[in-house]
Amino acid sequence: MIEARQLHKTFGTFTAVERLSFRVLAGESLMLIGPSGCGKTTTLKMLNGLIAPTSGEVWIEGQPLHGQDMVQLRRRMGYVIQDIGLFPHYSVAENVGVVPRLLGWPSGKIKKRCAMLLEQLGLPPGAFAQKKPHELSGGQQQRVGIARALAADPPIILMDEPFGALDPLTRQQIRRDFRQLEALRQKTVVMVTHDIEEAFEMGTHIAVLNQGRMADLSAPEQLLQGPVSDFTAAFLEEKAPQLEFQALRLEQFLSELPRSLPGVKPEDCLQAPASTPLLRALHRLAKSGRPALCLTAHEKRYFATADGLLRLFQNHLRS
Ligand SMILES: Nc1ncnc2c1ncn2[C@@H]1O[C@H](COP(=O)(O)OP(=O)(O)OP(=O)(O)O)[C@@H](O)[C@H]1O
Repeated sequence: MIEARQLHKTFGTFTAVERLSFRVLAGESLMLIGPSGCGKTTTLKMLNGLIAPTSGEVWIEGQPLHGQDMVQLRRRMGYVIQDIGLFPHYSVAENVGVVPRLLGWPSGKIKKRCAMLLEQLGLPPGAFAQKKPHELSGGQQQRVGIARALAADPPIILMDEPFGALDPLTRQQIRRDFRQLEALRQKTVVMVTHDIEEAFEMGTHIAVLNQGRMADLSAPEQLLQGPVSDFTAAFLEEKAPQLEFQALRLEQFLSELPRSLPGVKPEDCLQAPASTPLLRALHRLAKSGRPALCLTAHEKRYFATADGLLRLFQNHLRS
């Protein structure tokens, strides 16, 4: 879907991006991470033609980006940036409809698409469609920005710190809504983020940039398990244990969980899906005051006490 071939960008004598090559296949989400100034935004802007590479090429859906008509390109790529850039005098609906209008969609179709996206993003159109951006909270404005990027149903979404301006709670909530968004399924995403946790939560692949060069590019689990460059190891070091724990899910440990517990009835337990992360399961169980949690997988019932979950962590660490 997207291919960067030896992308290179210099500003004067300074090299911001150095011979970067990568591919993003349809439906994948590539997260660009790395220290400030390593070339993430410059790379993203080269993917949508906002910055012309000094050398190298970008190919989109099998065609070179260079020389393509920008309106055609906008049809295929949605772009979300941190400071959103909503038009202040336009209503929410008008802001969301910008690209479809540019593409000449009939007004009835624009209205329908806009209402559907606002609804999915938790902004009921009856209450929000006619509001102006200044009447919205930061998180609501961000959602409108996302709706706008998705409006023309582009196969590719590029995002630069899309949740960067939000407080941690709102950020987490939007992220969760975002991942569950029906309109986003099947999209190919490239996203710049400072937040390593966010990258691991949202990415099918993670590219670590160091001074304009690719330090590593692989799936999140592989980055944690290594081998990786010394730079990536140092960059992830502080967060690695936490990321690793967050990646562990109950379903990975079914063979180690008891099928029954003496004196504990399933109805007294906290119910949890097998996909629950181990860390969250432990947290929820401790807060619930219940004796154990109970889950069903492959039509079998399993139990886990807080002690049992802790033991799973310990065993995992030892192994
Ligand atoms: N128009 C420009 N002219 C000169 N230098 C630039 C220009 N744009 C970016 N740079 C430089 O290129 C380097 C990469 O910038 P870029 O914005 O891509 O970094 P980044 O990884 O996105 O950083 P951050 O995480 O801080 O946003 C930086 O050193 C920056 O100062």
